[in-house]
Amino acid sequence: MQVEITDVFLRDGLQDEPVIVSTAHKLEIAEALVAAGVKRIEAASFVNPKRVPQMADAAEIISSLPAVPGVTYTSLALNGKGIERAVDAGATDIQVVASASQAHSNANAGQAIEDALASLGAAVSRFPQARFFAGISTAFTCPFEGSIDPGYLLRVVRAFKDMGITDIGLADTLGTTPTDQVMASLQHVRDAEPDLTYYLHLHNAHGQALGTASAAVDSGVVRFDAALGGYGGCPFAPGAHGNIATEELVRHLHDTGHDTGIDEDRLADAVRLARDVVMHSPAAGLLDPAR
Ligand SMILES: CC(C)(COP(=O)([O-])OP(=O)([O-])OC[C@H]1O[C@@H](n2cnc3c(N)ncnc32)[C@H](O)[C@@H]1OP(=O)([O-])[O-])[C@@H](O)C(=O)NCCC(=O)NCCSC(=O)C[C@@](C)(O)CC(=O)[O-]
Repeated sequence: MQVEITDVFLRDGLQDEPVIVSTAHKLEIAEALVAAGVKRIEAASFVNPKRVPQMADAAEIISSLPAVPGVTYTSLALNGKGIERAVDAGATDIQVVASASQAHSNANAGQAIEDALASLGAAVSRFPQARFFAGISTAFTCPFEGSIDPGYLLRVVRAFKDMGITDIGLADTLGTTPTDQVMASLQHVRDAEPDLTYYLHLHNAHGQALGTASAAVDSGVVRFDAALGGYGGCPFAPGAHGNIATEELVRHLHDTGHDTGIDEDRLADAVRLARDVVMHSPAAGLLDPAR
């Protein structure tokens, strides 16, 4: 089966590292990903730079990325202002994100789920020229509320559907949700909204993300987020662990007979570059827990 991977190192991978990676280094990593055959790259998020200084250069990144046929660069936004900034910078593919848990929405987006969705919905309708897709944080487990009722998840799925969005990513923000629970919640929303396309964004606290990805592929999921080197984590979800590593997911998919279009050797070059850049970038001074 052909499986598509969105590498999210430049966004999710860097947002929780205590370093500021230069715009030039980010662009170099994007180039290395393209050279490896990665076709979707989440390059930046348009959030409040006072809260996430690692993403302060989002507009510069999006406007500087080289156009490559067949390659899509995606951006992330959590509110209407984020969408506006992304569109102004020239973003064409924007992931809008909301949480399935109220406590995580308050911590992450600074507002209740309903308010975050209203802000996103109003902006989505203003920019028909952009392609929107949606991510749902804490889709299965929340650091503050524990297990998420699939009914709550479905409400957020439907709110995005009402905005006209048909691609929905379900995120295991902490990376602790057992495979069976991920699959049960996925099935719940699929049964209720079978015409939407679902993808998974897996973190990997317990080493079970590859098993979950396998079960999901077997059930027909053909798109995953992953990050070079397994970096990543939401700074506003205490305990969030790194993403499933792109190189491990690609190897696993190839070993199990699937195709990703990604060259493992060239990908290893990108992983080395990412590690090097994280290790040698200046400290961000982000140790203030109140941010
Ligand atoms: C959501 C916001 C932006 C709301 O932002 P806010 O600060 O809560 O909003 P506000 O309306 O109270 O405004 C306060 C100030 O922020 C400004 N502001 C307001 N919005 C923006 C914006 N978009 N871009 C730039 N500036 C903005 C606004 O203009 C104002 O500026 P001031 O008047 O003080 O000078 C904020 O709370 C924030 O930046 N949160 C950080 C969230 C974040 O980046 N989380 C990590 C990404 S999501 C994630 O990792 C999960 C995911 C996707 O990977 C899946 C998973 O694993 O769960």
